[in-house]
Amino acid sequence: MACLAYQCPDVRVTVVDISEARVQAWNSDKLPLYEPGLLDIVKECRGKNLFFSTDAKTVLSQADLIFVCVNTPTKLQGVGAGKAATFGFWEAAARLIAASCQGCGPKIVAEKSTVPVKTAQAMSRVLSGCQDGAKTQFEIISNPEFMSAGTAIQDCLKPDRVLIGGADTQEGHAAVESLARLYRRWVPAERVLTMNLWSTELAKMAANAFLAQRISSINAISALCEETGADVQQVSHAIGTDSRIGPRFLMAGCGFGGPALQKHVLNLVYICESLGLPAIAQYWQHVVDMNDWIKGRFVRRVISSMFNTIKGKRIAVLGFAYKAHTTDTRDTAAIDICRGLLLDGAHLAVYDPKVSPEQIHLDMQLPKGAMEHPRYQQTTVSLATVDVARTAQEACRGAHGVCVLTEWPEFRSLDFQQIYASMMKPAFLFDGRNMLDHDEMRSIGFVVYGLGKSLDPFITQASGGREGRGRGRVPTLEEVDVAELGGPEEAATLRAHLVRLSMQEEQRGEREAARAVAEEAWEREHERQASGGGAGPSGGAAGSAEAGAGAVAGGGAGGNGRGAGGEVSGAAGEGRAGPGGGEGTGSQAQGRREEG
Ligand SMILES: NC(=O)C1=CN([C@@H]2O[C@H](COP(=O)(O)OP(=O)(O)OC[C@H]3O[C@@H](n4cnc5c(N)ncnc54)[C@H](O)[C@@H]3O)[C@@H](O)[C@H]2O)C=CC1
Ligand SMILES: O=C(O)[C@H]1O[C@H](OP(=O)(O)OP(=O)(O)OC[C@H]2O[C@@H](n3ccc(=O)[nH]c3=O)[C@H](O)[C@@H]2O)[C@H](O)[C@@H](O)[C@@H]1O
Repeated sequence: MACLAYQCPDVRVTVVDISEARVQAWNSDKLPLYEPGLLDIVKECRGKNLFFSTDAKTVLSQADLIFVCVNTPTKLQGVGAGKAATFGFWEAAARLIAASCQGCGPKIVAEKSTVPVKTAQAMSRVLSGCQDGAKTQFEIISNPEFMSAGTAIQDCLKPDRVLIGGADTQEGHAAVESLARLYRRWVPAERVLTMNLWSTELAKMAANAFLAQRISSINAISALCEETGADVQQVSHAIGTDSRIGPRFLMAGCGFGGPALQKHVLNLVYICESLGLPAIAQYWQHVVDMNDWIKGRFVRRVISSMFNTIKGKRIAVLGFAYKAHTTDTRDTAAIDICRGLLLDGAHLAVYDPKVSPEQIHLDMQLPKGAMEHPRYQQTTVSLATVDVARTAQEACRGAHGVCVLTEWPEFRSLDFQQIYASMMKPAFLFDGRNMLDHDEMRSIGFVVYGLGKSLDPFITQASGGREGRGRGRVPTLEEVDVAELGGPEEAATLRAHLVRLSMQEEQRGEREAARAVAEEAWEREHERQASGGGAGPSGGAAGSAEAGAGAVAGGGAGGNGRGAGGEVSGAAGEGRAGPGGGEGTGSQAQGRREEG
């Protein structure tokens, strides 16, 4: 909405949110979320043609075009739990629009939120069904958003494409065209695509599913690389130079996260199940399963490399956000990986340049994926062994190993010499994003694990072989080739460590038990899948909506795209802390709060 206001100074854009705190933050210099460049744009337009308000009735009744950008989180219980989208916010938004616009002139309502195909139909029914006085004519169109966190401003100012879908009627075409005209002011005409409503709704979800599928595919190849000596970055480069495939979204990593990819693949799975397409549902489910597997594999690699026990060992975690340049931690791979390490008894020291300590503690406290994965709710971890550090150096001090989980650029310029010197030896480095110079790290003295790269001989030996063969065995003193350590001092440290280990024989049972719990947690889902478990299908795709609370985002785009100042309003939000928000657990409420 800020970019719309920025590009169309004659259009009045008002963002309506039911959260007073958020509106206050939007009206201050401390925005409720961190997004590079956003504060500048907001400051440029705020008070001129960009406003933030909680007065839904006034704003919505005056708007010509209303964007609905409320959160659409995954259902936590009931039919479709863990997969279907919750419609509480949506329905509440629709009801708010209907109530606020009673007896007004015709209005265009544009879906901006990512919604299951056929949602416009449900929206239309709510809007027309709950006005008891003079009826307002609403034309529903779909205009999904494709921006990514961290690059949102650029994505909005220079989008690959804009999609607008509408009903195949004269009114539908006119509504689509009025919004298209607005976009064409800054987006080249050939990039403004218009089509039917259902294609637009489905295209958004399918686009995210394809992105997730690419990542899972390259992650699957990364495991094969480790087993064969191929290098995943070279393979990905080779694949990406094929113009039919293209280079983007082929970065292997320790799992994709964020508020969108997994959620939308699971929404798709649910829709397919609901429509009686189990083979298609299974196909997409595998994309998420592979993502879970790759996170579990990373944890197992850490454990097996460190002599099959991390109990009581300090492990530094660099990066907690689901990607760089955001404070968002929703579904971040870091949560699952940290939980895996904690379940095996590690002591974690987490550092993220932008995510607050409160948020990290909240995320770790939540039963795993309570927001999006009810299936893991049984697993709990103790927070007593999670420290949040103020700097990367602090996190690494005294650590046995470092895991890089988010590709924050600042990690590249850390003083790894100093970090190495401050760590226990042998010092392990697990690069879950392949962002560091591994040769340089090895020359400093680290034992390095790069995802999808040839394994360090040290790691191969420590884990008793590659993952597929002999994983889970503690090496004997004789089996560890100390020459690989790079010097007699480190060899002596390792020797002492292994001697200590062998003296702790009585604790072996406890270690085994901890490992079994971890293994069980990571593999439970796969077993469930194999035995045909999972939420049963039911209901129609869009019809699976759940009633509840909601939010509206209104946006009246200026004068139906004819230029002179219309009014727009809009809200934004995703399943967290939505005031009035049925299932948007408060636990994630702070997720994206940061200074702009
Ligand atoms: N954030 C992103 O990068 C993208 C988000 N989307 C989609 O946009 C939608 C919103 O996402 P976010 O902005 O991330 O969510 P968010 O959770 O950050 O913001 C949602 C806002 O809606 C407000 N809200 C809820 N019910 C309301 C009501 N009845 N009236 C007024 N306000 C209400 C909440 O208070 C909250 O501030 C989702 O469907 C998401 O999938 C799509 C593409 C990119
Ligand atoms: O619907 C949405 O909300 C948005 O979802 C994604 O955007 P986002 O989730 O913000 O971030 P991505 O850049 O897609 O990254 C998602 C995850 O995939 C991981 N990733 C990405 C790319 C890659 O090559 N490898 C990889 O592991 C990232 O680290 C991150 O954890 C889509 O890219 C946007 O187009 C879409 O608008």
